[in-house]
Amino acid sequence: MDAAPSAGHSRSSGHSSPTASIRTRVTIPLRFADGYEVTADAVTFHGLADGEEHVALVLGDPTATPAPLVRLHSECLTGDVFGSARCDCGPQLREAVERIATTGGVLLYLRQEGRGIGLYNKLDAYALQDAGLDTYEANTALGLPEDGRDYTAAAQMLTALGIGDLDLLTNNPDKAGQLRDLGVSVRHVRPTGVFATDSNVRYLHAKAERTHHTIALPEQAGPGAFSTLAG
Ligand SMILES: Nc1nc2c(ncn2[C@@H]2O[C@H](COP(=O)(O)OP(=O)(O)OP(=O)(O)O)[C@@H](O)[C@H]2O)c(=O)[nH]1
Ligand SMILES: [Zn+2]
Repeated sequence: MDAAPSAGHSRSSGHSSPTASIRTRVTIPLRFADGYEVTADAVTFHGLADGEEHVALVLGDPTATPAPLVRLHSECLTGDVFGSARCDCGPQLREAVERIATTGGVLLYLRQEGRGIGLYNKLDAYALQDAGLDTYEANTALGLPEDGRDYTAAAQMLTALGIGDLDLLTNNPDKAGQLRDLGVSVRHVRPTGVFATDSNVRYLHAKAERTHHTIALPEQAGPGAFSTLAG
């Protein structure tokens, strides 16, 4: 996403999103840096509400279970591709692909870099974080929303894929909340692993405290022993 969204969520409610349709479905053999291999179907779409090139990875057989496992993964070039330890995106992506492939489900790779503010703005925010601001304060200081993500396109993708009921893999309550507002039947929320490093511990703290991500805080366990909260 190149342009910064206006402040605040443009959250949709109700069931009024236009219908999207599948454009292309193609098989891709995936191979991760640690050697894990799995085959996915990559699916593209016509008619997504925000005009972004979001991609679905269909893993295993989503029809084998009444509520397939689904992850809405927000793009993070630095974490997903370069392996940055400033955040936990790369390990979450790797974990999600394997967990979803095991049970059958879908990973939606959403082009929401920097929680929707874009790559350049995220790197500007990193510079402010290095000067002492937390991950959300840095966005605000740039005149940008703390979290600009809207999941309307994700709901459209799920509908186009024929997925109604699902279990959602996330620690972020806003993802389940927005999907439910959009008419998606989120049966259960399954926490992701929490991948703490010395480099991302402040970032994880901020997510738990500011946006209520279900991440156990190190006051209880120590930074090396983070865990997700049950539920
Ligand atoms: N603006 C901003 N975005 C960041 C920063 N660090 C990571 N991101 C972006 O945050 C997004 C991931 O959001 P997170 O808050 O880590 O996690 P989440 O998607 O809300 O929740 P989970 O589903 O539990 O992973 C990706 O788009 C990253 O590019 C940061 O310091 N500032
Ligand atoms: Zn990241």
